[in-house]
Amino acid sequence: MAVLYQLDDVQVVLASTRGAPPALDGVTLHIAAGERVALVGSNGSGKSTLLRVLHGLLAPSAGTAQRQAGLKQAMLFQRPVLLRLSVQNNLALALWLHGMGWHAARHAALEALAHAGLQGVAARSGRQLSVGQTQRVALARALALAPEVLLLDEPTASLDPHSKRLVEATVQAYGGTTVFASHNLGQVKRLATRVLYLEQGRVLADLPVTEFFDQNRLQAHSAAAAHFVKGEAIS
Ligand SMILES: Nc1ncnc2c1ncn2[C@@H]1O[C@H](COP(=O)(O)OP(=O)(O)OP(=O)(O)O)[C@@H](O)[C@H]1O
Repeated sequence: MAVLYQLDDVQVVLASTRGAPPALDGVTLHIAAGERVALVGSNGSGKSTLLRVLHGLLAPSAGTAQRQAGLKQAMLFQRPVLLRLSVQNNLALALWLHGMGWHAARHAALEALAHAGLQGVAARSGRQLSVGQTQRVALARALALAPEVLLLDEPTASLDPHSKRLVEATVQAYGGTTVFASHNLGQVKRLATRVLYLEQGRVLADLPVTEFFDQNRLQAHSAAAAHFVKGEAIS
């Protein structure tokens, strides 16, 4: 399998937290095409920071982060922002910014919305949607770019069970390489092939999903990760 990302001893010290522990500390890993990697860990453990390094939004303070040349990535942020345009034009703008002509972009935007079952909100303002709709539109916008890798930062946080299922189904249908942060271990079980457990910027466990959810195996790799899983409800 082609290696898409290679991180070696990555450290990230965020400018505004000098003196505080690094947001990432000695992270070494690679991610291959086709993997669906879940990032789990408590608030502030470094999940978002790792996603930003993968995406190229943050450069390591030390160590190296390499990405396959020309890799097409799309990221869904924790609280995605839509512009005060129609939903269709929000998607069209993203496509246009990636080089598509405006007319074709408007057409492709509508197709992407229809594909996600969102044609009903195409004409609505991007600022007048519910939280669940905003999240689904933002995901449709990311997927409209036909990325080779989808990076998701807690894609279903604060969504109701119905919206959560719709988002999960869309991610499953996408089927490409995916890296997602999640506090929902049930979701991790449903979507991931591999799980990384982070604590204070360090990766303490990096296991295939079946091993991660086998308490004995996990315990053997990392007592901290096993303790974390025990304390979280799986639903
Ligand atoms: N913009 C920022 N400026 C300064 N420090 C930050 C910033 N964003 C995050 N941090 C710090 O970096 C560390 C890692 O945060 P990060 O957001 O990556 O964690 P996380 O695992 O994604 O947390 P959560 O589950 O709450 O989203 C934390 O100590 C956090 O306080």
